Amino acid sequence: MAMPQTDLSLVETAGAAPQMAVRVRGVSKTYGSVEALRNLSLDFPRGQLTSLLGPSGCGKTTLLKIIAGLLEPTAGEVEVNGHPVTGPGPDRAFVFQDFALLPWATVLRNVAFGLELRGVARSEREAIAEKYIAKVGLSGFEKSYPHELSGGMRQRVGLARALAVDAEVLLMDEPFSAVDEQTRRKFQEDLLELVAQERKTFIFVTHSIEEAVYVSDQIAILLPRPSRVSEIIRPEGLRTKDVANIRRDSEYLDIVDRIWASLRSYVE
Ligand SMILES: Nc1ncnc2c1ncn2[C@@H]1O[C@H](COP(=O)(O)OP(=O)(O)OP(=O)(O)O)[C@@H](O)[C@H]1O
Repeated sequence: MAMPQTDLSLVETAGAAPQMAVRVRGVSKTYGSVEALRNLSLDFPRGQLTSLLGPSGCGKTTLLKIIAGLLEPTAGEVEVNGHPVTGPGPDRAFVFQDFALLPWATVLRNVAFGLELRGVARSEREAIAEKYIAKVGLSGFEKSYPHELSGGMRQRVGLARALAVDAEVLLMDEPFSAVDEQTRRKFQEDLLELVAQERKTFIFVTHSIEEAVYVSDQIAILLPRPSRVSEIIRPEGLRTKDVANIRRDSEYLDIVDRIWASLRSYVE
């Protein structure tokens, strides 16, 4: 299940098409005197969900922003489908922690907004937006404004917007951190369904060990000082199980325990 960072045999043998949607190679990032990432390499298999899990401040958001092209690494490079990242691009969409919705626009306009920026005609972009509004469970709220929605619903609007632009890589920065536990569990179930249906590459930052084990095909554990990938875990057996039973599955419980054993010494 666990494998050294350089052993990609499990994912490279799966087929002839390029298996890695995103490759991060030797990336370092320093902010002034703060070394956020040092020589970090990590591959993200196409069509799968990879979680970045680690203690606060270990550089998860920094790595996500570098992949998004919002932040330049101090050293190293990121490739998306074999092309070096030099800035933001239509192949990647960011679902922000703090929603980043337009407060003056309806749900429909918010979801269609990325398409509007790309010059897609109104009728076409609204039809696409409707489809994804339904997919994230918000049908009937098209005409609502963000302040009329709960935090969880706003989060779904952000997700629908990212899906509507049809980016191949979805970057999610703790998307469920601001919602209550029940809503979070429902989101996690929905996310598993989306990963299966949409065949996109999801890169998912979370603080929660349980959440990472529940939703991920691959979990990269990041440790600080210096920031690095310490371990890659693939909970493969869980992905074929009924979502209703995962949380009491012995493989799930074992992986959660193992990750906690790795991380506990870093929690102050
Ligand atoms: N703009 C910035 N200027 C200076 N230091 C920064 C900046 N952004 C992040 N850092 C520092 O870089 C390190 C990594 O930060 P980052 O936000 O990537 O970590 P994280 O793992 O996402 O944290 P958290 O889980 O708390 O969100 C931290 O020590 C942080 O203080």
